[in-house]
Amino acid sequence: MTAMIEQLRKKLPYWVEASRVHTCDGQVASYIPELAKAPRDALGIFITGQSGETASAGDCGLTFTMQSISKVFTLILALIDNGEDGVFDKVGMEPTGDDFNSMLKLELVEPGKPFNPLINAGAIAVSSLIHGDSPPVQIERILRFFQEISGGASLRFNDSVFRSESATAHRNRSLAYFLKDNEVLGEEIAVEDVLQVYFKHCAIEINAEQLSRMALVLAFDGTDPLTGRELIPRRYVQIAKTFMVMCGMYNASGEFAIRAGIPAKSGVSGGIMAVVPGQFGIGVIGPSLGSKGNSTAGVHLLETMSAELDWSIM
Ligand SMILES: NC(=O)CC[C@H](N)C(=O)O
Repeated sequence: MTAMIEQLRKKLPYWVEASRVHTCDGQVASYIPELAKAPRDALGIFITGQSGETASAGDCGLTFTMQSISKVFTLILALIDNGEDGVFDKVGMEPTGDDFNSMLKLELVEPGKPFNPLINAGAIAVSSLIHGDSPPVQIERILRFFQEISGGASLRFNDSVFRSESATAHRNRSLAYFLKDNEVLGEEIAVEDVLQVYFKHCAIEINAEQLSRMALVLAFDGTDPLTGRELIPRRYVQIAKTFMVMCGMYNASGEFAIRAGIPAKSGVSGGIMAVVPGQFGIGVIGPSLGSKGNSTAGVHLLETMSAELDWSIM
């Protein structure tokens, strides 16, 4: 493992610069106005290994909001709170092949039940399952859980991004009302309350190092290898990693599975969390996104590294 980290430290700066050119192939997300302020040409990566050894390169000091990456951990918390049956009663287990905010299949198949917990409709349904009497309590629990997984980092919400999304989220609002109409959101649940929880966890601010620590816990089946503490039951990590492989990169997940072959989850802020099982947790940030909503340079970087280092789990 030490030899591997040495090799990574040596090569990472070259790989990052070779991938950085691909920031030109995309655009920074602007449908959440606040996200448009991110630097288009940035690319950074942070890797953490089993004994806390690290390697990093590029703009890894950048902070960004988790956006869809947070959905992996709200799913896990919902599983801890409700068990598998409780969660899969409300959300399915299949990839969609559609855009992450698509309405299409919501009406076509099993009315209202979202296909999986990583598309927006599914993640909104999952947000409603987080235990707590009110949105502030649910939000606080989510933040504390994320902090624990990230090795005790003091994470916070980016309020500007939260407000920016909340003010413009017409599509997510319509998805949520659709879920309400189809009773995926129960009678006692107010749509605006669920959306508040959802927008808040999307707006948790993080950096590549903290993200790599969260990924590391997934890489070691739910146990933080640096403290030896079991933070997530192994079964729930298995479920989360399976969804990451199937639909973590939206409707480019098949291509990423073929080219990189590791569980990963992207967000529209340009972050990617990647897991090399039994080896590394990885955090990447590259705000320029391709047409399917993934960091163009970040994807190129992970695909390059996986090919070079034979990381594919397939
Ligand atoms: N793909 C994403 O990262 C989407 C998350 C974002 N908050 C949204 O709902 O649109």
